[in-house]
Amino acid sequence: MNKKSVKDVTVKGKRVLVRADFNVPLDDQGQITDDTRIRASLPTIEYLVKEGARVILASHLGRPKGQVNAKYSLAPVAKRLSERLGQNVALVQDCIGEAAEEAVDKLQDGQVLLLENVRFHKEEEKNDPEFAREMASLADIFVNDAFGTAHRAHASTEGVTHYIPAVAGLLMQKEVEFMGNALERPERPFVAIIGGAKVSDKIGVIENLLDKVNALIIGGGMANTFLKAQGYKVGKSLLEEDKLDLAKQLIEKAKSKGVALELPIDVVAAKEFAAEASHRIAALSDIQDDEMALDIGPASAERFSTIISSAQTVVWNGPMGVFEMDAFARGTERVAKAVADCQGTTIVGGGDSVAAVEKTGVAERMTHISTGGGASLEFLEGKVLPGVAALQDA
Ligand SMILES: Nc1ncnc2c1ncn2[C@@H]1O[C@H](COP(=O)(O)OP(=O)(O)O)[C@@H](O)[C@H]1O
Ligand SMILES: O=C(OP(=O)(O)O)[C@H](O)COP(=O)(O)O
Repeated sequence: MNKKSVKDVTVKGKRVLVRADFNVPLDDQGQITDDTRIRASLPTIEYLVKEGARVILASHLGRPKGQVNAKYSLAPVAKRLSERLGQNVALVQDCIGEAAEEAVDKLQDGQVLLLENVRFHKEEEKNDPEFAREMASLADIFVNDAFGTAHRAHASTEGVTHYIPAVAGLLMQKEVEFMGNALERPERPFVAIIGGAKVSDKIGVIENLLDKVNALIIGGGMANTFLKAQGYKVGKSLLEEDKLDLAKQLIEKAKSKGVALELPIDVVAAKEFAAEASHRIAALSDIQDDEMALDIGPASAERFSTIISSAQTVVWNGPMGVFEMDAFARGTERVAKAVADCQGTTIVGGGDSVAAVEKTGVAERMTHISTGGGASLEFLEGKVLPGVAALQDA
């Protein structure tokens, strides 16, 4: 990574503002249902504690739209952090102002506190300079470890970097290095697997990847638009009519670049979009007008698995079917297992793909699972992430 990291600066006795992404899912009772993002932030926090820094954590949670709202309090996160770190992490009622200043003044070397949700202020998402300056004034150094929010130019991700030295945290560094190396210096064959619902969501990703990969596997709902573009009938399947020409162009671009564009060769078809819907395996030429393709078929899953098994680098974003329903989860599961079995570097990004990998029980066997959905997508599109760009160059 061409940015300074937390290990490149002296932090002992310093007040260090760490922007983490503690935007974790909560249930109706306010209980954390998945603390992956909290666990992923521990290496940076533990490093700072060990080095004797005074650690001030900041994050958003949900989208409270600039209003204080108890539903989006970081209190459950403070509790979970205290348990995971084995030391008390006090929650400060506001991320700027007197309460925050007093709490920071009392902070001893090696202690950690958490500021309340930065999105309780509307200035956060507006990247308001005065608000950013106030937050930055709490600290001597800024560490951005919030990869999941690095695609947002907000006050706590970008604004604060204008006032105090800003470096990358260890999670940020790991995310950017894994994905950056995969895209810029991949071991080959380099295979990308793109799935999910809509072509329109991932056009940028497909276009960027076509310049880099040896094979591009397309599954999920978005494959239908490509199949239709090739002349197949896709019945009632999810389809983006207005993207048919684009799909044709992408197929041509793949050809001219010598990239193997792999589409499903069979599907699991049903008449209803429902968990209990009766379903059957259908050849591409046999999808009926009243049917919809809700998963890739077994022959596709095997073909995709064979391609994945010979890869040295795999990047995966988006499920192969409606994996939330068991009847249409087989294709995604088979691909997840193939990626897990692959001997090369394997990287999974995107909320639903990560959920699918967890559900299949193979998460531990991936080289890297990104903590960022939108952020990893923008990274794959080749966009510059403002939260990264703003950090000091190495
Ligand atoms: N054939 C299909 N028809 C309709 N929806 C699909 C199909 N295949 C996958 N999906 C849906 O796509 C959604 C995930 O897409 P997306 O948000 O792009 O993935 P990710 O979060 O991994 O980036 C899932 O909810 C899944 O049910
Ligand atoms: O969860 C997040 O995004 P993600 O679901 O795309 O990974 C980040 O915390 C960013 O949140 P936001 O999309 O409300 O800015």
